[in-house]
Amino acid sequence: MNVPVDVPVEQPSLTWDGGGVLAVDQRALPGETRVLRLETVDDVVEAIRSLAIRGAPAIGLAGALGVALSAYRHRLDGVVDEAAVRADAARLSSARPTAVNLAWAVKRAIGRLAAGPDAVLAEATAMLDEDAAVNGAAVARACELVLSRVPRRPMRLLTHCNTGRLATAAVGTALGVIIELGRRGLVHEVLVDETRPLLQGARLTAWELGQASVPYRVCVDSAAPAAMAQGLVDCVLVGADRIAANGDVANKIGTYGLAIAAARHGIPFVVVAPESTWDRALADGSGIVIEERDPAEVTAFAGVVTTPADAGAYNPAFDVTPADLITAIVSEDQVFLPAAVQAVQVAQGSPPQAATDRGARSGVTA
Ligand SMILES: CSC[C@H]1O[C@H](OP(=O)(O)O)[C@H](O)[C@@H]1O
Repeated sequence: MNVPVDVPVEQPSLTWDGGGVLAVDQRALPGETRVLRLETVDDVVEAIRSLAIRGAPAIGLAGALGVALSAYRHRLDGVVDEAAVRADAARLSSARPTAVNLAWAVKRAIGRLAAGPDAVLAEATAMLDEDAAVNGAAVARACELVLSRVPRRPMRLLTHCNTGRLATAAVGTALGVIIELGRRGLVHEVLVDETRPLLQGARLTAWELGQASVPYRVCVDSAAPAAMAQGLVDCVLVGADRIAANGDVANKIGTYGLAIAAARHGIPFVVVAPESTWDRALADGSGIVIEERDPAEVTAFAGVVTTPADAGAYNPAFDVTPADLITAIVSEDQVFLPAAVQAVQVAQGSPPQAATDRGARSGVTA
């Protein structure tokens, strides 16, 4: 049963309270800070599917904690019914198909099953603890990249959907960069795409930017290209749900259009995501499964039907941005430069491949 509990606004998006998962209900923000106590795998699956818990890293962490819940619930006289836990893990992994972080985190948690429920929980909470360091490193690296590509000070930024601490466990990804640049006094204004149909931008990103005292305005998604044409955008920063080996990026629906407009106006288009978002088993984005959601999310809002009663709706939750429209993909480990390399390689007549600046791997820190 999802049991709302009252906790302070600073509550982390996800925690383990000794017997269940505490999750900020992102459907209720910004009007209400409601925290759910998830006590069963069904509770966790429903929370992920309904976007009470959302954001690629956050749903991965929820999935891992869900495996721990299952391992404890399927233990009798000290013996764990591993088949039952693996069946639960499969349900958790498939709760939403596009974000690779979910399957990756569930697989990492289930990998500790043989050592017992405590080991599974330890792996899940280790991922929670790692999140701040992993995304913090990506944020630091991305700040450097943005500062090197954007001469104007203070800068004007645009972002899509929500990629802050609500979408992760602590720091956020693209929004983490924006908030850090804001802390340094380097942000004139952030344009926040409202991000139809569920308004992750207008509801969640605006809420996080307000809490961080970073100046922002919300805009309808279709205003973003006009803002770029008006010179109101120096850099676009977005997150990711799955990144293919060549740098094609699946992200919230609307991202592809932003990338096209940014390319038209010569505006840097920067993706920030942890290494766990990469799916290098996929050669390119054509193999990424795009989640199709309930048409009612488009034909109504807050319970008010906004279309004719018999209207259908096309409601993909994500789209795929080709690598050659992306300036850089930044993780805790590397800066991946697909567009620049693609342009050079095409100019030289060879098939496009992406290059990386693996400074971190050669021991150079951000
Ligand atoms: C760091 S969050 C990554 C990603 O997840 C969001 O999707 P959703 O709100 O449907 O979970 C959005 O695509 C963000 O960019």
